[in-house]
Amino acid sequence: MNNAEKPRRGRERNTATAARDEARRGRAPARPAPGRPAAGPGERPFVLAAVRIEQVRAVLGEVLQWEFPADAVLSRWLKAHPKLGVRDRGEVAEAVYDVLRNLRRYRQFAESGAGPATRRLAILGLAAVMDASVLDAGLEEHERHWLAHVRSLDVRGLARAVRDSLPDWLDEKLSTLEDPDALIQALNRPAPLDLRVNPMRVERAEMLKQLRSGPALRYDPQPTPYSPWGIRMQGRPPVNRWPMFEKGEIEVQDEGSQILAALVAPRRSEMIIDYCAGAGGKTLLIGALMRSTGRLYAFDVSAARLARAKPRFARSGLSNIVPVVIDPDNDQRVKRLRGKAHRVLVDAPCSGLGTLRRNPDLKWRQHPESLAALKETQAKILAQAARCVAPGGRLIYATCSILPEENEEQVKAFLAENPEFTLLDAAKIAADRCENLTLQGPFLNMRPDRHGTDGFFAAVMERSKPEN
Ligand SMILES: C[S@@+](CC[C@H](N)C(=O)[O-])C[C@H]1O[C@@H](n2cnc3c(N)ncnc32)[C@H](O)[C@@H]1O
Repeated sequence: MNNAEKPRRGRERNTATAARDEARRGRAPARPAPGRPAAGPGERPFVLAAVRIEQVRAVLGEVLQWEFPADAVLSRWLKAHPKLGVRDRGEVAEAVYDVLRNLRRYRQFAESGAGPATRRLAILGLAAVMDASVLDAGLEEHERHWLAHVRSLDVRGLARAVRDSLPDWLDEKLSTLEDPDALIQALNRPAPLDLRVNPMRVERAEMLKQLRSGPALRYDPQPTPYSPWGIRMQGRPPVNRWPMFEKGEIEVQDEGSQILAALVAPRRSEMIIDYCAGAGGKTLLIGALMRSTGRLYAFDVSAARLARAKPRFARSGLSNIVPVVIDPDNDQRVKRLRGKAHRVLVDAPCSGLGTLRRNPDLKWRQHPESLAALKETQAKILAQAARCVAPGGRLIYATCSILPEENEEQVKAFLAENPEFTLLDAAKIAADRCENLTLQGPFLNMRPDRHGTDGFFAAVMERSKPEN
């Protein structure tokens, strides 16, 4: 499961009460909510926006150290503030993510003004998610003037890397792709939440009916355009507290990810390896498409990630999955499976730049050096995984990156060194299951501006059978 697929937790709680609790802990100037006793002598009045600015500033202070992924920092902070209500949590998270999306431009704006720059970043993030008049109440006079000035600026004249907030190296790389402006803008917009039904347990039409007849209706559940198993929801539904989630009938999974599993085109009773299974997002759909028959190895070098997959495997009811922690070099199990698998999926560790809608911090956490290291790892995993493919079997290489150097270029280099593999038309294979999906091929390239999914890449290669 990538970060994008993680449902966010939240607790129903009254906004003013939760914010007041925060204020009581000394995190912000406090005044009781309406209807409560007035502020005592020497106390500053409670203002929700003032509390919120300090909350967002505190989270940003940690996120912008870049030591940990933003979602990890945020979920830790939210856990440390269990009394915050759903709306409060949503506002803090959305403001932090808005700052990460627009960081370069906001930093330029924050250069003017007085006081700590992180506070001004927090104000800009909140200006994007809060009603202007509510936010205004939490601002100092000089901040009010500064924000009005920032709001009056015309950003159209700014260089794209500043306007759309990209590091220069990434702006340069993206400018070589088709329609870079449309792609960059789409990557900078928040994504909806995609669910996937477990085809072993329930039909999509039936699940849509259930969702539309309960409290989930407010998230406007709609079928995804390409994946036959997907349901798209608006907003941040608390999916992991729904009974259908607990019963293993639905999972959170971007539509692009669902299509990748379709590309594996697994069949009953086959032996399949998900070589980089992580928290099992794709394993689950592949296992269900095998109708829980055959054997599906879920490999990963990270025991922690595979451990996160286990409860998902248990919920799904699948009995054909065999999770295995492998050694990145010389693993004996991998050796024993040499030439045996009908399908091997390599969902390779990558820059994740196709998922910027959900993980905007990646554009600041990745850099050319990390990319170079990833490319080496990808080539190494591809070569190792390829050895497990049986003659006539298929190797599927996938990333959630949009950079050709992690994608097409890796595949071309692999094919040049491994002439026993030939490239199949991924677009055609995907269209077998996803009938509305018309792509050019032979590679599968999904983009947020064209398909409404995260950016995904995949290639399907077949190993030739020895001639008799
Ligand atoms: C993109 S993530 C996989 C996501 C997963 N397939 C899903 O759908 O949720 C890449 C995974 O590759 C794993 N990995 C890194 N190096 C590896 C290696 N040498 N062999 C196998 N897996 C590796 C990482 O631990 C990580 O879980």
